[in-house]
Amino acid sequence: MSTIEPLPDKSSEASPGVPEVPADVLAELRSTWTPRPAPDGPGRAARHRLAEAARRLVEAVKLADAEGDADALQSVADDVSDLAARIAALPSLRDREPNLADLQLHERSPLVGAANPLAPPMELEADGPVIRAHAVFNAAYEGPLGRVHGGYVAAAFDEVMGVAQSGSGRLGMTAYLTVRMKRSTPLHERVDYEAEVTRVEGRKAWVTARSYAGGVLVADAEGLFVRPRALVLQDEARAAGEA
Ligand SMILES: CCCCCCCCCCCC(=O)SCCNC(=O)CCNC(=O)[C@H](O)C(C)(C)COP(=O)(O)OP(=O)(O)OC[C@H]1O[C@@H](n2cnc3c(N)ncnc32)[C@H](O)[C@@H]1OP(=O)(O)O
Repeated sequence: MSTIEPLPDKSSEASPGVPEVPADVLAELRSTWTPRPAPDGPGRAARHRLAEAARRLVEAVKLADAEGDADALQSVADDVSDLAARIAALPSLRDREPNLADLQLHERSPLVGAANPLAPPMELEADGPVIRAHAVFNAAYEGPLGRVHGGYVAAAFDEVMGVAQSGSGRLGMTAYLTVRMKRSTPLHERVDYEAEVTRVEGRKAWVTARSYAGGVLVADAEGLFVRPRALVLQDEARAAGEA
């Protein structure tokens, strides 16, 4: 059972300087991240299972003891090498155009992607203008002993804040991201995140976020997301066509 205290509910608080974005627009902008759909067929379900097995493999390799049985390590290295070759010989996404389901971030992202073994994976949830997320980082993410590497601390914020920028009514790219690591982020226990847009000016959206472990604030972040000029021109052309 989780010992995490519920995070404060801010979903009904309007922030000054942030436009009201209709719920259907928010849902559309967030659909590449959340909600995570059920696999659309047995192939995708098998791919998710493979990714989960690969996560366990990576953690087991990280923890394998160099002072243990060297012959056993050489033997499993041969097996894993054969396995990698078997997987590479299967039909590959390099060989066809990806479809919409392949392209979704909840499928392919290195933070939330069910099919990406690099992803813990984080779980995301939309709560009005606030994005909430949680993740458990295994031993593969270790930086300081027993603690999450700072680069992964920042990467997790980038993902959660990348979704939260939808609160501006459109999506952009991370222009800057500042993370204050107040305490180290623990491995092997649930870390909770919340993120929201605080200000919007034209194609720029400022987003803040916080992370908690055991209900205690461990880090917070501020970032600027900018919709690229080329996409703004496309938006304007589409809007002119619809007018
Ligand atoms: C898109 C769909 C995704 C949809 C999918 C989204 C996936 C999100 C995943 C998580 C997010 C990521 O990891 S995104 C990947 C990591 N980020 C990146 O690779 C971004 C690399 N940088 C860029 O591509 C570019 O620099 C942009 C897009 C950020 C801005 O380029 P631009 O469109 O030419 O805009 P530009 O004219 O330079 O600047 C516009 C305004 O923003 C300000 N500005 C620009 N950069 C900065 C900055 N670092 N710090 C302060 N301010 C800045 C300028 O001063 C200017 O203000 P003013 O003079 O108008 O006042």
